[in-house]
Amino acid sequence: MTFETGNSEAALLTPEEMGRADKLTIESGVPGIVLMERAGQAVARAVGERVATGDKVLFLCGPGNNGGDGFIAARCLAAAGYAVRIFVLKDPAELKGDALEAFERLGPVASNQCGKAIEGDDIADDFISSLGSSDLVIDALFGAGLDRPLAGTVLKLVELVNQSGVPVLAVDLPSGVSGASGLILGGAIKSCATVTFFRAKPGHLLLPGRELCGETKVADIGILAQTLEEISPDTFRNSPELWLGSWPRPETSAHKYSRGHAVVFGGPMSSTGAARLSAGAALRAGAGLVTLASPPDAMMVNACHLTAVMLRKVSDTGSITGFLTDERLNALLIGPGFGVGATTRTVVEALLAANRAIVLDADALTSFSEDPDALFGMIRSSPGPVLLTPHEGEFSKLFPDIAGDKLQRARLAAERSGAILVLKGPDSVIAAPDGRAAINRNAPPWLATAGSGDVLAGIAVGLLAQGVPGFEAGCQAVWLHGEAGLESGPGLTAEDLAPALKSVIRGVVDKSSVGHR
Ligand SMILES: NC(=O)C1=CN([C@@H]2O[C@H](COP(=O)(O)OP(=O)(O)OC[C@H]3O[C@@H](n4cnc5c(N)ncnc54)[C@H](OP(=O)(O)O)[C@@H]3O)[C@@H](O)[C@H]2O)[C@@H](O)CC1
Ligand SMILES: Nc1ncnc2c1ncn2[C@@H]1O[C@H](COP(=O)(O)OP(=O)(O)O)[C@@H](O)[C@H]1O
Ligand SMILES: [K+]
Repeated sequence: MTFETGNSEAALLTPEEMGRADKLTIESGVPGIVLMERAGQAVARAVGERVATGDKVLFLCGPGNNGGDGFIAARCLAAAGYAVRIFVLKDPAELKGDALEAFERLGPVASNQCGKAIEGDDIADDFISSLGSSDLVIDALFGAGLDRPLAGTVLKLVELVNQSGVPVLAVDLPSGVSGASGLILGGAIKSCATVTFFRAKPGHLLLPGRELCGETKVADIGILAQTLEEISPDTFRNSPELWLGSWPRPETSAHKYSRGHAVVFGGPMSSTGAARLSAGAALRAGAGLVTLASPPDAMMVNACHLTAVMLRKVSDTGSITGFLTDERLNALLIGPGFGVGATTRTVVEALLAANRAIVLDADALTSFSEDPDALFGMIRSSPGPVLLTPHEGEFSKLFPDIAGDKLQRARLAAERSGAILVLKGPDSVIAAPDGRAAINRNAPPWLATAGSGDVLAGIAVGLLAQGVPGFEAGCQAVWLHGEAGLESGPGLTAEDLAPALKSVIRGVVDKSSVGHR
């Protein structure tokens, strides 16, 4: 089982899993209409935080339960004195179940303030004129039940709302965004805020969906956290709740060797900076010792730039193997600035045979573009955890035939390679071969700068050196990297990240209530 109760807060539910949570709750004795009432009331509260009594709120209600949530919210807001207009997609006579019940609960509001959004194949004139004078639009068209791309007049309706410039609050998901993948099906509403229920969905975190959600709020509608034990979700928001239990806490009696010794393999004289960035980050991430293993020609330049990071000359694969007879060297990183080619492949093979925790990044990945299966075979026979940290370009070279959304691709690649896969980008996904995956959302765009990935790989190897398990090390590294980016702020260069880690790590230590003083 991959789900642990401690992960409950960080769990993300696919629309299908959310449907199961609803069903289990209903079976336990809470009627669906009660859940819908709570959902609709949460939407009404969110509206109340954005516009004032008397303001014009236009509801767009679809044919399913997403529309039902809209009817409930409209009723609450009309009663509170908002100027509510409701536009339905389908004839209310065709509504069913809880959505029909919610419509009936509108009472006189239904006859006085309700109209059709679409007449025949055209958008209704009444809708167009109401839209122009609205203060807020509530998108209750489609949520979890979206099962095909928006098309035809519905798509035109969505485009009209987007072009209107009127702010939109989405119920559950902006209509057109897939909750499972964050992909846009045909077209989608762009909202400034989204209210979802019980737990967020992957589509709230993955691009492009994330950009269309605006500020996402998760409302409690009375579904119990225990429900998750039965559903056993394996997708998570990458946040401390997910991995605080694996945070490396040095014992009071710790010494530098008990905190692990990471080795970063550096490249030739002309490209030494990348490995130094990694090594500095590994040390900052808490490894007790970090050694930069340098080819002979780069010794002088590395020596000129290193202080706390140690330096070791390694001339060839033989001397690397000899160096690794020291069992204390427990986590290795190769790739940043190392160079692409046959030598790299040979060294990677030697490292994977050495039974250590390993991060393979950049050139170590690209060197296997012609024969990725050879790499995956070696990874499978390496007993230590292996992390692969490709950006999209490196990923497509290693896994040219893997298609789908980012979550699916990372999962498939982890399964195929036998490694923990960190598929980088604004919405990095960390996936394990056992099916667990975490989606990261704290990384600011100014992390897209030369050397930033080298720092990430360095943080990861520093955490592995301290004994953090592979999946958690990947998640922690990506999160710390994102926070360090936020902490450094716009204008950062990769050199700023390791120093910024200091206060970020302090925050995590405080959270984990270790209270080292
Ligand atoms: N269950 C509960 O207790 C709770 C559920 N909750 C709420 O329920 C929502 C899920 O409700 P849902 O399952 O009814 O799906 P929903 O998103 O309304 O859409 C389905 C309808 O859309 C249609 N349709 C789909 N795609 C389309 C397209 N491209 N273009 C056009 N039409 C399309 C499809 O029509 P059909 O395929 O029949 O033509 C179907 O009728 C969830 O997001 C949350 O807000 C909350 O109240 C909490 C409690
Ligand atoms: N738009 C973005 N928003 C947030 N983070 C980003 C963005 N683009 C890239 N990153 C992050 O910056 C890092 C860049 O890594 P990489 O592409 O390997 O760069 P380099 O090779 O120059 O070090 C990754 O951690 C990635 O997730
Ligand atoms: K919606």
